[in-house]
Amino acid sequence: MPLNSTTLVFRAPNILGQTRITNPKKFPASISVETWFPWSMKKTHQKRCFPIVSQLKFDQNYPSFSSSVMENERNLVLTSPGPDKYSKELDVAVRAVQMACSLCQKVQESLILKTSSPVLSKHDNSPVTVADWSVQATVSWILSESFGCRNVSILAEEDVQSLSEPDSSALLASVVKTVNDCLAEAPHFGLKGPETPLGSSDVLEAISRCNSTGGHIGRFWALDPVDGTLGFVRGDQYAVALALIEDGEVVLGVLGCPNYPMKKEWLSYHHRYHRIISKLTPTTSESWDKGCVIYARKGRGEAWMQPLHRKNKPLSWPNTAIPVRVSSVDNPALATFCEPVEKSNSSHSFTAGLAHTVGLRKEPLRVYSMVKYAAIARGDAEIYMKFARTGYKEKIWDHAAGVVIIEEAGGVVTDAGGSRLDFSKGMFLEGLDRGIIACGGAKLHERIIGAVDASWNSSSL
Ligand SMILES: Nc1ncnc2c1ncn2[C@@H]1O[C@H](COP(=O)(O)O)[C@@H](OP(=O)(O)O)[C@H]1O
Repeated sequence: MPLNSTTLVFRAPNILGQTRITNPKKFPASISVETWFPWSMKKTHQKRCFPIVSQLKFDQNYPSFSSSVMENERNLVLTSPGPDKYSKELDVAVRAVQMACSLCQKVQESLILKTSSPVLSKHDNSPVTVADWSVQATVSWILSESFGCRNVSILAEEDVQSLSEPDSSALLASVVKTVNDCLAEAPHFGLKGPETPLGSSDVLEAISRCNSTGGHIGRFWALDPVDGTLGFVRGDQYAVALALIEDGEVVLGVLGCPNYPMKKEWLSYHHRYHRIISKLTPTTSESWDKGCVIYARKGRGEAWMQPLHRKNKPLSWPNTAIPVRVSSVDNPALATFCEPVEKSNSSHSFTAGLAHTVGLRKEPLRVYSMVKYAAIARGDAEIYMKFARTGYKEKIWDHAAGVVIIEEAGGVVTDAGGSRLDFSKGMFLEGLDRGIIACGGAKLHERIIGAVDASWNSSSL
């Protein structure tokens, strides 16, 4: 269907309800969108005008992008409304996450080739690598430089304890080198790097500065430098997650997914297959063949995706971004649900029972890390379920960025009791009812929430 003023088709599926164009004739170069949020069970009319970019322009900008996400959504591409609140924060956060992804790719490659970077164990036996500390130091340094040390408060996963021990000098040296190598690339990402390389004490300080305790008042960043470290060390999926939380609400989220494949079907392929394919098809500048950064600001009703930045040209912002939307599939038989790879992180038997009750027919898509949130936001899967063992306390940095991105892409995220996740109580998601459920649409979400109690009573979780 050609795109002109009389045949406009706006296909923004499911922004937590219905979206429709009002008065298309009134705005020849833009459209007004009215959205009903069933969320609050009342009609909240959000009227926004979006300038329209033609299909032709999109194709010129992204000739190599053929993800199914966009194949269904390419009738109309919306550009972001002008700058507003949190635009500087978003700009810096996306650039910082792009840099972090580049850092992680190098460390992951060295892990796979076994050229360096040992995998260590934390006190809870979870793995940690040079990448975790290096990303935390890099992002902390960039945020502090961009907004001023005193204005930046960060709550992040890693501490400096094991790095500061007397026998950790080689590890610390490796982190310092990785951070400096990364910061030396800052100008390629449109950021200023340090005038002289950071010393060990600067790096340790940048990591330990991330000691915010969060809470319901004021503003802080939540950072998971490498989410899904197990996937990372296995050469598989992982994510860099950065969110800004203000007065207990997530106002901005950025998710870097360096191994997210171009075709959604490839998400379920073994990571060794991806490596063979990427060797056969060398990456070109800013191609979309693998890896993306997805981001959203609260209340905008839109989420965006950029390809991973390659260093041979400066990061152009925000022109390389395209919008992402959740899937419009609401038939359980056609829906794909994702869950953690590790049974110890989420009960596969419980989700299997739930899936059966709800009528989900497809095999679960097991993916490491917050890439699962990205998959829902991109419309590559419809449902994400996580049911951790009783007693496990979910950390806010494992969810904040993903939640705001899914919500703004038109989806819904709650705990298993149907309540919104509470990011205002410190580092943990306090009061979480059993598990986490994220869906592309409200209808699927309601069905799953409705089935949880029955499944719960008949399970031994
Ligand atoms: N026993 C457990 N139950 C549930 N989640 C756990 C867990 N142990 C660790 N996790 C969290 O699950 C994340 C990995 O997610 P997934 O299982 O979806 O790949 C880990 O992130 P890190 O790797 O950043 O520590 C960690 O935060």
